[in-house]
Amino acid sequence: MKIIATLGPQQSLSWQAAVHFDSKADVRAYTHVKALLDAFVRKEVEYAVLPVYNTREGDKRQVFRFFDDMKAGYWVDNLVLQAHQSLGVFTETDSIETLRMLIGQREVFQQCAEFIEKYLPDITELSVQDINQAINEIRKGGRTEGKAVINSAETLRAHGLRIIEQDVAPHSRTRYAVLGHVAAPLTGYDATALITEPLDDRVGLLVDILNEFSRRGINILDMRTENDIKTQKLRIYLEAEGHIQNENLSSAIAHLEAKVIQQRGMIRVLGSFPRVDMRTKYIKSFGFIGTGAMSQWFAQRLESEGYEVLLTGRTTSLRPEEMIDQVDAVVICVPISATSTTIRQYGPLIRAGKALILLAGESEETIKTALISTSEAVELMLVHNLWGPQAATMKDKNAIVVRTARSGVFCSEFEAFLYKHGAEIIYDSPAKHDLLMGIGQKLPTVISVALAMTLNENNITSDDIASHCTLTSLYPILAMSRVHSQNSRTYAEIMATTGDSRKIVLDFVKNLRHVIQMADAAAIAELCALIDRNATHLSSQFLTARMEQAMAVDEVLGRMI
Ligand SMILES: NC(=O)C1=CN([C@@H]2O[C@H](COP(=O)(O)OP(=O)(O)OC[C@H]3O[C@@H](n4cnc5c(N)ncnc54)[C@H](O)[C@@H]3O)[C@@H](O)[C@H]2O)C=CC1
Ligand SMILES: O=C(O)C(=O)Cc1ccc(O)cc1
Repeated sequence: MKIIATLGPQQSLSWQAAVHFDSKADVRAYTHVKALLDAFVRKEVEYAVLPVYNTREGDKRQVFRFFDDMKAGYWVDNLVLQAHQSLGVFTETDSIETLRMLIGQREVFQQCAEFIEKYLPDITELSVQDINQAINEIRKGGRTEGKAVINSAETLRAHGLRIIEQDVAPHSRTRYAVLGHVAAPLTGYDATALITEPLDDRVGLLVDILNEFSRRGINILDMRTENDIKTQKLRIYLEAEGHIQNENLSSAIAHLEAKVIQQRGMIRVLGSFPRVDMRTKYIKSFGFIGTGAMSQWFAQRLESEGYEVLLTGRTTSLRPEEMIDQVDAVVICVPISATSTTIRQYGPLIRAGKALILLAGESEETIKTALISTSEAVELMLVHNLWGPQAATMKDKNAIVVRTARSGVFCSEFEAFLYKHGAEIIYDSPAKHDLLMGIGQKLPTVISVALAMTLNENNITSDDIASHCTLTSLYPILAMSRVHSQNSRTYAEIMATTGDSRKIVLDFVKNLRHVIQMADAAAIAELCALIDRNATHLSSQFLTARMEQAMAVDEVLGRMI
């Protein structure tokens, strides 16, 4: 039989956590952490279950000492238990006003601090290790008036106490670490905990450590620092997303030791385990319609956030209409020109209380179609990510979010996912998105394609381009090259967008004709005046900043032409 060591007494929250972990195991209750960990290290028990964090108390003070005493083994799993603390009295007559003494465990007092400060500010607190023993002794002593016990309602009832207040510390959840002798395998939704030895002072050490994770797009779930009792040097506890078997994480840790801390043996990996979510999540599953490059890109990242993801398309065996009933949020991610038809086809099948998220490069028409094709109780939002499927991360990349009056908690959760991974979120109205994507995407794509056509018609070779390119003309050449070296369908779809992006291209054509006329007429003074008027509109502030950037680009690219 599996033996699990935990903190007693029987029925304590730790004991319940151990039973949760394995209800068939032999759970042994220890009074002190030290004795428990000694038994674990001597392999007298297979697992140890210990509280490490409470949402109201914060970190359990001894967390660093825990791990110092854990001389062998791994942190392999976690449990999160809700603690419902109630207030019980011994007599029929006592009420909140008549109480003089409160009996409870130290950590329970900490969890209930807010309630005690508000309703029992002058009460005497008696902190006990074993609540069962304490209740029995008070009963035996016979002086029960004015005394109350804080503990779970079950324990209070089991002792025949009368509950006068329920759930005095709402949202109190405790996280328990499960320690084992064999490292936990990779699940794809993991986290890794590590602690450092006391570190020597070094300017920027903390920033450099954090930067190493940020640079690799690794999210940090928890970080605490403490001064080592004896040396008063800094110690760091850190929990990051990923498994130690993931190359990205293991090389980050190796780099930290070798290049940042520059001393061997300063980082101890406590273990990797399935990630625990102390944060509230509403969405369990996403279902994609469209199995293309962007769907796969998002699906992979949502899966590593712990979401269940179903991908459906025109040829998948799971049909979109079957999938829609199985998920919380439907994501439509098909070519822009197919988006409205897809919304009309599947939108009506989405039930109230769910969400429709459009991942598309066109906003006004698609949102209008979605608003009329779905129930009013379906959440709705559009996201246009301004990066392609070849991007490694979304860190510092722009994501346009078009919320609607029907964007609720599900939509916010998807937005939080973008934010978490470092995307720069920009909020637009549907029309503003389309107008500005005319400038940001449609027009430069149209120009790039027309430029390549012109090179072709005039038999201009790549060597001719290179030998006659100036620092200024390099930019349209680069844009043209980007457009012509990626998926042609993506750019064809961008050029075919409707809405206000069309106005931008049409105005451009009108202005192009006008400029050509002035140029053909050699109207130098008028052309100069036009450039000056444009510069005033662009503003000297904008121009100075962009010119500075351009000169930085010159530094790199100038050498290549
Ligand atoms: N590829 C990119 O660089 C970016 C794409 N996007 C947006 O992502 C969305 C999807 O684009 P990608 O994944 O790149 O396209 P893709 O061409 O890689 O995939 C599109 C998917 O839709 C399916 N599909 C094609 N025609 C369809 C139709 N008539 N009905 C139903 N399904 C159809 C295809 O079979 C494929 O599974 C677009 O709205 C685009 O604006 C956004 C940012 C960047
Ligand atoms: O055009 C680019 O350079 C890209 O980075 C890819 C891209 C393609 C389509 C979009 O809707 C948004 C971005």
